[in-house]
This record gives sequence, C-alpha cells and structure tokens, in this order.
Amino acid sequence: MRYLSDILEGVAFTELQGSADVEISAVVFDSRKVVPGCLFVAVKGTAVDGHDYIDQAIKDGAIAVVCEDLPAHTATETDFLMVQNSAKALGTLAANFYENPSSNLKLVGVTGTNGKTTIATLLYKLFRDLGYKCGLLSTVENQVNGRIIPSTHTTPDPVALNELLASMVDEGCDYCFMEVSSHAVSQYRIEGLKFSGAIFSNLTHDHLDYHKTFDSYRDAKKAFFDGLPKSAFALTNADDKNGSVMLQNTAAHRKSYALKSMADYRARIIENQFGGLLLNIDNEEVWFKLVGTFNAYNLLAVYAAAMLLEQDKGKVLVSLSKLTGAEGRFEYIVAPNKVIGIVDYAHTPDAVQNVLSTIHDIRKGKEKVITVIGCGGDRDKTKRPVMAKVASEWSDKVIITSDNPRTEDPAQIIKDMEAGIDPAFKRHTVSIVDRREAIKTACMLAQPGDIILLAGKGHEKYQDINGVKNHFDDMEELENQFKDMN
Ligand SMILES: CC(=O)N[C@H]1[C@@H](OP(=O)(O)OP(=O)(O)OC[C@H]2O[C@@H](n3ccc(=O)[nH]c3=O)[C@H](O)[C@@H]2O)O[C@H](CO)[C@@H](O)[C@@H]1O[C@H](C)C(=O)N[C@@H](C)C(=O)N[C@H](CCC(=O)O)C(=O)O
Ligand SMILES: Nc1ncnc2c1ncn2[C@@H]1O[C@H](COP(=O)(O)OP(=O)(O)OP(=O)(O)O)[C@@H](O)[C@H]1O
Ligand SMILES: N[C@H](CCC[C@H](N)C(=O)O)C(=O)O
Ligand SMILES: [Mg+2]
Repeated sequence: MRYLSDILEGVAFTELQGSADVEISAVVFDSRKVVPGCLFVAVKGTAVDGHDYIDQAIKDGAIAVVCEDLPAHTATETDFLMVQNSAKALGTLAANFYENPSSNLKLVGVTGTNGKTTIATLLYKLFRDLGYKCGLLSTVENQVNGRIIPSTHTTPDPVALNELLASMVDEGCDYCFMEVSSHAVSQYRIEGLKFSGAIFSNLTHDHLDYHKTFDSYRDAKKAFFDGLPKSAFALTNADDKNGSVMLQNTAAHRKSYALKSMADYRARIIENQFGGLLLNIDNEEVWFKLVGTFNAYNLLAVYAAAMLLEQDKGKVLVSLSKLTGAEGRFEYIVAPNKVIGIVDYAHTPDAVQNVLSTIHDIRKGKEKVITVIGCGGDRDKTKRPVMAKVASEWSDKVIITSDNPRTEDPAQIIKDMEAGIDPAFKRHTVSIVDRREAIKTACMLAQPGDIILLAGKGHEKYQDINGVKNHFDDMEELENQFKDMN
C-alpha cells in the first residue's frame, strides 16, 4: 500500500491541490495504460503533450495527477501536484514507488556511443561466473539472474526500470549492470537512481536527429557523470578525446583506462586474430575470446570496473578469458567453402570503421571483404552518407540495402547513403532494397576465404517497415545461404 505522501520525497513540487493522503495503485505516464487509483504523470514529449490526456486519464480512473500546467477545469475529485519538470518528477516518483531498489543493489551504468551492450553484458556474465546474483538491462535483453525479460529500449522508461530493479532486489541480486543511453539521460529515465559506478566507453557520431548538435549529445552523457554520488566510481576511457570531459564535474572518484594514454588501468594488444585477442592487461598476459581493438577497450573497461568493485584480479582474468561477447556483436560463422560471414551491430560511422579495420587487421591475406549495410529510417539522417562512405572505402564490395526503414521510403534512405560515396568507389557499390536479396547477392559474389560483413542489425529479429516488425534475422539468413555453399 503506497500513499501519495510516501512517494513525494525528493520531488520538487510547487503546489498541491487536494490531499497527499491518498492511496496510489500505480505510477503511470501513458493515458492508455491508466489503471483505477493510479497517479498519472503528464509529460511533455517529443511527439505529443501528455497534458492533453489528463481528462482521459481521470475518466479511466487516475486518482491524482502530476503536471506542469494545470488544466482549465480541475473541479474534480482528483488531486493535482504541480511541478516544474514532470519527466524529472516521474523518475523520482517511480523510484520512490518501488522503494528505491537501486539503493539495495550495486548499480553500475555504462554510457557512450558504442560498446555499452558489450561492456554491460560482459560485466553481467563475469559477476555471475564469480558467484553473484545479478541483473542486466541492455539493448538485447533484460535479465534478472538468468530470467530473460525482452527489452524494448536500451534504457527502459523510469517505471519499467524501477520495476525491473525491484524484481532484482526481490530475487536477491547483488549487482545490476545497465546501459545508460543519451536519450535516457535527457528524458530523466535514470532520475532518482543511486549508482555505485559509471563507465564511459567512447563518443562519436550518433543520434544527432535527437540531440541536434554533437555538444548537446556529449553533455547528455556528461550529465550522467555529473549526477553521480561521492561514493560511486566514475571510470572513463582516457584514449577518447571526450573521456576527461565526462569527469570534469563529477563528485564520484575518478578512474581511467586506456590502451595508448596514461591511465589507472592499462592494456596492450599482443595478438589480434579471428581466434581472439592476446592482451597484456595490468601486467598479465591473457587470451580472450573477443576479437578486435574495440573489444580490447571493452574488456579493459570490464576488468577495471571489476577491480573497482573489489574483485580478485586472478579470478576476474580467468573468468573473463572464458566469456563470449553479446549476441550480434562480431558473431561469425564459416561456410563449407570457407567463406566467413560476420553479423555485427555496427550502426554508426565509427563502429563501421572499427569493425572493418578489425577485419583488415585479422584477415590472412588478400581475401575480399563484402559489406552489406543499411541505415535506419526515422533516425539520424546525417550519419547515412558517412556510414556508406566508410563502408565503401574499407570494403572491396558494398551492397547498400535496408535496415528498419520504419516510416521512410527505403529507396530514399539508400539515396541518402549513396550521396556519401566518392566516385572512385562507386563501381564497387550496388544497391538492393530487399535485405534478403542483398545478403543472397553477397553470398553469390563471395569466393572461398572471402569475408562477408552484415552490419547494423546484430541481434535484431525484425525488419521494421511502416511500424510492422516482420521477422528478420541476419544470422538466420546467413546460415540459410551458407548451408549450400560448397
Ligand atoms: C524519441 C524518444 O526517445 N521517445 C521516447 C519518449 O517518448 P515521448 O516522450 O517522446 O512520447 P510522446 O509520444 O511524445 O508522448 C508524450 C507523453 O504523452 C503520453 N501519451 C501519449 C499518447 C497518448 O495517447 N496518451 C499519453 O498519455 C506518453 O506516454 C508520453 O508520456 O519516452 C517514452 C517513454 O520513456 C519512450 O518510449 C519513447 O521512446 C521511443 C519509442 C523511441 O523509439 N526511442 C528511441 C529513440 C530511444 O529511446 N532510444 C534509446 C537509445 C538507443 C540506442 O542507441 O541504443 C534507448 O534508450 O532505447
Ligand atoms: N568500444 C567500442 N568502440 C567502438 N566500437 C565498438 C565498441 N564496442 C563495440 N563496437 C561496435 O559497435 C557495435 C555496437 O556495440 P554495442 O552493442 O556493444 O554498443 P552499444 O553502445 O550498446 O550500442 P546501442 O547504442 O545501439 O545500444 C558493435 O557491433 C561493434 O561494431
Ligand atoms: N538502437 C539504436 C540502433 C539501431 C540500429 C539500426 N538497426 C536501426 O534500426 O537504425 C537506435 O535505436 O538508434
Ligand atoms: Mg546497446
């Protein structure tokens, strides 16, 4: 049983109309999900204004409303709580409603453009292997100590997020490792959470449709560090030029990791091949199953976080050396005729460049690299030409195709991508709208030993066309094609 008065702690409200002495059955911010007796929080969104749904929410049973602007007619039984920022209040209200589960866990958040899922998933697997009960909140899936709960976002909304954390506490979890997206910070989804640690991976071009400028994208990531408590650690990548910016205004204790720069935790790549990475990590030589320089950074970040969480160095390195990465991140299979197919979630210019340069570093000789790539619809348009340019310059052949066109015309997305390709590389490029056909064509073009990269969809099991998610799985497509390639 929760009363409105119980969940107001930390909520900066300017006015209360009615009584805080009412029982609240749930905290809801979408009128379509209102249940009798709930508290409805009206949030001004990117598409519509939640304040327009207050009447509907009351009709459907909301007993109290949190809002920034009072509706014209409030002569009802309903209580109104006025705040300056409903989204921010929502985070705190949700955390309070679920009895602040983040205070009863060691919660570690990972932010950055690329590597969040990989780092969070590796930490989750590592700490379970070390014998702890853990939770995971990630793009691929959420997990409560082995129980999988499908994920809809990289970072869930504040209500779903606190509900998940509460179930982790109920099931006795010691740790939760979660991704913190820049959208989540800007939209206050993590408001009211108590973090024990934060990790920054890197910052490159993405999501400029939402954040408009690179600086405001960076500031969203930085705001996560700015809000950390003194008791937390703030771990940054010293090789990234924005790494130190993240730590500028944080109260948390500052730590760094790097392959090139001076840092608290350091590693050096000794071998980098399809079989894995041999790293000198904190003066120990260890083989890891993950591939590529970017994964050397991810592994080092995980190692450093484990050290900051006071784990045993030897045990951590042994366990980490056995782990595989996250689903759809540099996963590869080999056809009977020795063509190699890689499925990777690279969906930013930097990730595409990293994954292709890794392939160049680890291929044996003159094998050709054929890249199949598209860009998402209704998402950052400015990354399209850059991703196509990088793909064309780092591959022997590029097939431009669709990747979740959503409500956009897939042919137009492809045109936006083609515009970035230098004329010298145009003849290595073809465009095929249908992703299945594009993958089939790549397989037909490949000679024994060649490497096919399917970029952008990773673990995704769908192609979103006009809001309809049709089943589509890059790995499944590759397996279907590969079985007949003798
Ligand atoms: C652009 C964006 O991020 N939108 C997110 C945002 O929605 P919004 O505030 O813009 O919603 P809106 O449609 O304008 O509605 C405003 C308010 O009115 C309410 N409403 C709306 C309609 C109605 O009938 N009744 C009603 O009450 C809504 O519930 C909302 O509270 O807040 C919602 C709740 O948290 C999110 O579900 C929603 O994610 C959308 C679906 C989305 O696609 N987001 C992506 C871009 C995203 O968040 N991605 C990041 C990073 C991805 C990555 O790089 O990994 C992520 O964390 O997943
Ligand atoms: N540390 C890294 N630096 C640069 N690129 C990376 C790094 N780690 C992974 N990548 C590349 O980025 C892709 C996405 O990786 P991952 O899913 O771990 O990142 P993410 O930050 O969770 O992405 P998203 O924001 O979509 O959730 C990988 O498939 C790989 O190509
Ligand atoms: N999670 C990220 C990446 C999606 C990658 C790609 N498959 C797409 O649909 O654009 C996003 O929402 O921007
Ligand atoms: Mg992710």
